[in-house]
Amino acid sequence: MELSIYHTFWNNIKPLERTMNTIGKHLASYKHGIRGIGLAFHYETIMRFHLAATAGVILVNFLLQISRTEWLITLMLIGLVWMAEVFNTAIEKLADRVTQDQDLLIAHVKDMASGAVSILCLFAVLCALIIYLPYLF
Ligand SMILES: Nc1ncnc2c1ncn2[C@@H]1O[C@H](COP(=O)(O)OP(=O)(O)OP(=O)(O)O)[C@@H](O)[C@H]1O
Repeated sequence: MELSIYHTFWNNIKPLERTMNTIGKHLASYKHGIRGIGLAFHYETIMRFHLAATAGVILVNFLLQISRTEWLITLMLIGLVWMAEVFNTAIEKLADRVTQDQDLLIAHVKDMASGAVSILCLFAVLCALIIYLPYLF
C-alpha cells in the first residue's frame, strides 16, 4: 500500500519536474538571447543607429497619431530589421571564425547577409512613406 502511494507520488511529480526543467531551459535561452542582443550592440555600431531610428519611428507614430494597424506594421518592421541585423552580425562573426584570409566565398556570404538587411530596410522605408505621407499632405 505504502509502495503504491510512493509510486503515485513519483508518477505525479516527474511530469512536474520535467515541466520545471523545460521552463528553466526556456528561461535560460531568453538569457542567452538577451546576451546575444548585447553582443550585437558590442560588435556592430550600426545597432545604435537602429536604436535611434526605432526611437524616431515611435516618436513620429505618437505625433501623427497613426492607426492601430499602422502601429502593428511599424513595430513588426522594426523587429524584423533588428532581427536581420543580429543575424547579419552572427553570420559575419561565424565567417570570421572560418577564415580571416581574403576569401571569395566569405565575401559572398557576408555580402548576402548584408543584402538581407538592405532589402528589409528598403521595404521598411517604403512602408514608412506609405504610412506617413497621407498624414503629412
Ligand atoms: N575574409 C574576407 N574575404 C573577402 N572579403 C571579405 C572578408 N571579410 C569581409 N569581406 C568583405 O568586406 C565586407 C565588409 O565585411 P565586414 O566583416 O567588415 O563587415 P561590416 O563592415 O560589419 O559590414 P556590414 O555593413 O555588412 O555589417 C563584406 O561584405 C565582404 O564583401
